[in-house]
Amino acid sequence: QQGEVSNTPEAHDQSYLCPVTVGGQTLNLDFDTGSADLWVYSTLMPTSEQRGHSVYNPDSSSSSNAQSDNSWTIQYSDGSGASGTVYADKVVVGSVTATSQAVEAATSVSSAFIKETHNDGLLGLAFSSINTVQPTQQTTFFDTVKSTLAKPLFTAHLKKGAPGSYDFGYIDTSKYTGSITYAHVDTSNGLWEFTASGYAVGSGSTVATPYDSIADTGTSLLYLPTEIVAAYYGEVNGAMYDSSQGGYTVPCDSNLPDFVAIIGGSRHTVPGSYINYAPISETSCFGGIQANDGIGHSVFGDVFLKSQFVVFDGSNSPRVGFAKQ
Ligand SMILES: O[C@H]1CN[C@@H](c2nc(-c3ccc(C(F)(F)F)cc3)no2)C1
Repeated sequence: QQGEVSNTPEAHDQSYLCPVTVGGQTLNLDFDTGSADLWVYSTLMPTSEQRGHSVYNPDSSSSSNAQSDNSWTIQYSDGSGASGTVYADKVVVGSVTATSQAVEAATSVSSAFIKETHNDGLLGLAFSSINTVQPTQQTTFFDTVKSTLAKPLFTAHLKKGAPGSYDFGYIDTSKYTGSITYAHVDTSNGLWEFTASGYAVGSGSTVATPYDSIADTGTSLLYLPTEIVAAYYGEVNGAMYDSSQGGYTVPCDSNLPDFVAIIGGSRHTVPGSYINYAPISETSCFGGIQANDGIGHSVFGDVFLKSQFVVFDGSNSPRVGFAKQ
């Protein structure tokens, strides 16, 4: 099988949500290549916490089966999280169907989620080795359907301020220009982890330096090593590290330089305009590139990914591919 599902950006492209049917009920989920749990808002949550969201009601699904011995709890890198119990149910993404997918029904979600009223849960697309269900670890939607897909891969086509798509099982050559360059993926941390080999700022010369990175659709910004971030904002008049904002800010009227990442031996360019992320005040804007301090690797989040067509190849030799949109 193969199929395509649309994604729609939230404000500032902070996240991208996709319609998914779970037991015949449609919810809008945040597809996250940085985690491996498919969890949903549910009728098991306090009614007040359900308000404003679409929720999964396992009792009204004719295909749900409770996995009563299993539970889950997940923490995201921003400190938000959720926890709950587990059902097996039919999950459909585009036209791709998992007849029996672990659906992690939330009984509790952190406050940060409650106010994201368009977000009804997450669909993890990292490797199943980091799924949090205990005592019996479960597979991601991609791993559940992988053997039934025409090709064992999915692609991400995120756009700046406009709907895009995720495709499962095939590469749509109309969604990119030029060629796709691939980088080997190290799956030992359960992530789409690869090594970028250099960078350039604007029309500056390429700096060859390897940096361990992940492709993470669930992260909004581009997090890079501190020396690369300093080199970037060193080219921006009025850029500053503002500890009260927790990162670099730029004057909103800046003409920002492009950022080029060298991956798979090719140049992959983020337009400077993508790096003016969101207004903080009348004149100050938050930078889309920030330091990866404390994360342990660089994170190629949506600020970068929305400039590329990205292939997540789950074959026996996993790899990530990037092409210009
Ligand atoms: O953990 C890493 C795995 N991928 C990144 C990720 N972070 C979230 C997230 C989504 C929504 C929210 C909230 F709604 F604002 F609460 C918070 C975090 N989703 O993927 C980071």
